[in-house]
Amino acid sequence: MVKHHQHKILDCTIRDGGLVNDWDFSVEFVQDMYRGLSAAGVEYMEIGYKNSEKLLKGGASGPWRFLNESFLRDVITKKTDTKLSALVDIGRVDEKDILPREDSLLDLIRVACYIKDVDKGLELVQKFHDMGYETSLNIMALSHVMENELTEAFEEINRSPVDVVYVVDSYGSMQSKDIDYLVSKFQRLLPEKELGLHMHNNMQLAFANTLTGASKGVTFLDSSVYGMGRAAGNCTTELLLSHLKGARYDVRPVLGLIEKHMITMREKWDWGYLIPYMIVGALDEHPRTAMALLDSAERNNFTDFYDRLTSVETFPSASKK
Ligand SMILES: C[C@H](O)CC(=O)C(=O)O
Repeated sequence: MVKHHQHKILDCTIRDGGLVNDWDFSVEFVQDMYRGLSAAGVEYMEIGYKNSEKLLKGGASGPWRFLNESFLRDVITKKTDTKLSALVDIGRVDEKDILPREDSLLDLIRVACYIKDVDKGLELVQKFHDMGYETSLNIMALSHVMENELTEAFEEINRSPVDVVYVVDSYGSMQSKDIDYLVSKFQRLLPEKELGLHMHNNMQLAFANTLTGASKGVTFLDSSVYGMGRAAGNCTTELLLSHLKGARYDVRPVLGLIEKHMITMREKWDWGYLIPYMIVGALDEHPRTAMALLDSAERNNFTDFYDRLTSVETFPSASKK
């Protein structure tokens, strides 16, 4: 039985969903999202990435990829009890773009990194902490991390001021027993830190895995509305709101958001349970090959895709996202 009172839902539709549509969200949609999540009682909304346009090559992206404070103030004219967060990547953020918290609409800055870059991630955490922000460290691709790498990282994390440390299933390959094991390990070795979970839904397990962590006392639960997130997407916000209901949460405003905006979005953009994403999840691989397949004329050639991924030959094209 999940205890309800201690959880915080962090909705990352705009940030993770932006990886599906190059952050092509209208201002009206993002405003409705903030109003809807606030009415639903969601504690945090991740409104995008705060990476630097100068440091990132690539095509045109919507403004939610390179959040700018003055633009943000035009969008969010009235702050509610729902706090705002932004994600930054190592090497892609210009610290000069970050204002002190008292001058910002953001409350939480989350730093995403791979295990080899935990030291660099923690340097950023220290800076954002000193500027007054709540902070998290999101260690990506944990299913590929070795025990000894984690143990070394924990020593550094314990010395840092980071508030929340995330278990991130970037490849959507984890099962409940993996979450059970990792959460116990994080709790044992990071006793002073709050924990978070960010799950992907390749194996249709994102919700179940999130509940496994929640039942063990993980506080921060990531989700996205209608599951909109990279590739197979995330644990859905509407399921969490329904399951963790009680006085605080109301799923109805989120159903309204889906009805008004997201049925047509789902017809336009691919995310969620699609067979190529299931295959890469089952094989514990990055979704980039499945994303490339779905962008091609061979999008439904599942057996050929599976054969190529499981043969000794290397899979050819891979667009990085
Ligand atoms: C830091 C985020 O949790 C990154 C992400 O979405 C991932 O799956 O990795």
